[in-house]
Amino acid sequence: MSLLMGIDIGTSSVKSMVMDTSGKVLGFAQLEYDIDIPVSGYAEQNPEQWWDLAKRTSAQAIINAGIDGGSLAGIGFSGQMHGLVALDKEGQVLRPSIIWCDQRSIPQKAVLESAFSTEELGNMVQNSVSTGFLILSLMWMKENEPDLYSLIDRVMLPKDYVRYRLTGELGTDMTDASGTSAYATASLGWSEELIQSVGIDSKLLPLVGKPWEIAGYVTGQAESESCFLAGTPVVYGGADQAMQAVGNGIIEPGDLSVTIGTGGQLFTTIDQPVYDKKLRTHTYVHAVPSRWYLLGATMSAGLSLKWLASQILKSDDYKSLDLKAKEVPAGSEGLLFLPYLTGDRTPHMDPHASGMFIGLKLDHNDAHLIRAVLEGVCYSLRDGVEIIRSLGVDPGRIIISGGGAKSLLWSQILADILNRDVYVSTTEEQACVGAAIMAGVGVKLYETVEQACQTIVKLNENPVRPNADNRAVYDRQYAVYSKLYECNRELFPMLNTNTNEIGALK
Ligand SMILES: Nc1ncnc2c1ncn2[C@@H]1O[C@H](COP(=O)(O)OP(=O)(O)O)[C@@H](O)[C@H]1O
Ligand SMILES: O=C(CO)[C@@H](O)[C@H](O)COP(=O)(O)O
Repeated sequence: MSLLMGIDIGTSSVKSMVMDTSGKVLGFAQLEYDIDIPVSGYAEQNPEQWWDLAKRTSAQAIINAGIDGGSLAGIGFSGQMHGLVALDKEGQVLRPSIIWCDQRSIPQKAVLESAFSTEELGNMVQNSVSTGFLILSLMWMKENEPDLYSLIDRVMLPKDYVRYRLTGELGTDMTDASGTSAYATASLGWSEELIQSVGIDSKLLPLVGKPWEIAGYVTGQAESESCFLAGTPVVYGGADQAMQAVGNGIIEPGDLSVTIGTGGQLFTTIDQPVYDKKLRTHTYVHAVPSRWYLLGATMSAGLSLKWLASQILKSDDYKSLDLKAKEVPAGSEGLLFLPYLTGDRTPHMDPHASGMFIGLKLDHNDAHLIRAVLEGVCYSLRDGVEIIRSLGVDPGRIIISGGGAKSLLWSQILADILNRDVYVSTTEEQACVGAAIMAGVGVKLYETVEQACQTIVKLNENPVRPNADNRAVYDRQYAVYSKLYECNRELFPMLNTNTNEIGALK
């Protein structure tokens, strides 16, 4: 049978999906995990746990599909972006992965930003340098863990490690390479200039393949540990944002994908590597030839709700949180939330920024807090939409996905705050679908990514429409929200206890 497997190494969970070439999902499994925070401001995960959960979820997806590993024509990956996995020359992991929402590399960000102006960074890599991005985490290791750093043979991104365990082949792909801040996104190559300027040996960086290219084949060793058959082709796969977009059919300029996962992202395809000259959004390589994408990144989207639910309300029942939030009118009766729990990327690119509730009153209760979090995330996404528009890109349809899209209320709030129709794909778990499509193109079950998307992706043609009654209140609240960062910018670093010690105020 010509079946495909897509595996997504997310920040909150690993998901595996078995799909046929028409896009029908035959089996799916998901296992969750947490972010380790050994020191405030740090964010780490254990690559061995990704591998373990990839094996377990893929085995379960195969059982759910009622097939065996031999039915798989190919395997593809999607993965959380930006993080650092460092291996020694025996292929052993040297330390836990420093993932995308880690803020320890504030001093290294400052070093790079004093070496290069915004304009120079734009010319070299078309992007800002952000904490939690591979090159800064590597600089941090060099400075703070020199013994471990000296043992590094190769670095890679999170999903690449799981693919390495499956195939024994080292490498990354161009969609993920472009999210390291060390890759010249426009000209498609590692930026020797940037890498050498910070004293990193460019031999540590991996070879870069195309997302749909076969990177290797399942090894005998991997077969003995997993449900896969030795010899099954494995493609490089890509960054979760690119895979999610493919799964949503967003491969040509026009539509805007909004993901509310752990992070929140705006994604729109471009056919030239244009970038915001202030570097408030990212310009990365898409998983389609000669295409790039603009990305607006909210660091804590689903993560803000997860934080409120687990740390404050002691609940993990998102449905009942939704019901509660519905008790409160649009605008949360004056309560605003700034979702900068792990700093901010779009629009402020400031790792010192932190979260806030503002406007608290005696009559506010847990329902107000929940609704304010849902709204705050959407105001942050609106910030990104405004920048994308300012670059002359006028988004067509808006398509929502990610865990947050399971909440109709959250989709409605997004439609209201953007004042736009919001479409939902009829497919769920689009990042897995995108990864499976890459595998299908790699093993020639599809001619192109475009052909696969035409076959598979269908949108629900009944969008969530903005509620005109909420427009005025959301515009008013957004006007206040937009001022909160600037009014508090200088105060944030004084409150960050750990980033204070390791950061710019040191
Ligand atoms: N039913 C739901 N209602 C609202 N939000 C949800 C729901 N289910 C999940 N979420 C949100 O989605 C987030 C996980 O999104 P997901 O896209 O699965 O994560 P990942 O970042 O691992 O890809 C959770 O942190 C949570 O905030
Ligand atoms: O930081 C970004 C994009 O720039 C995120 O896309 C991460 O890659 C994590 O994504 P999720 O796990 O939230 O889907």
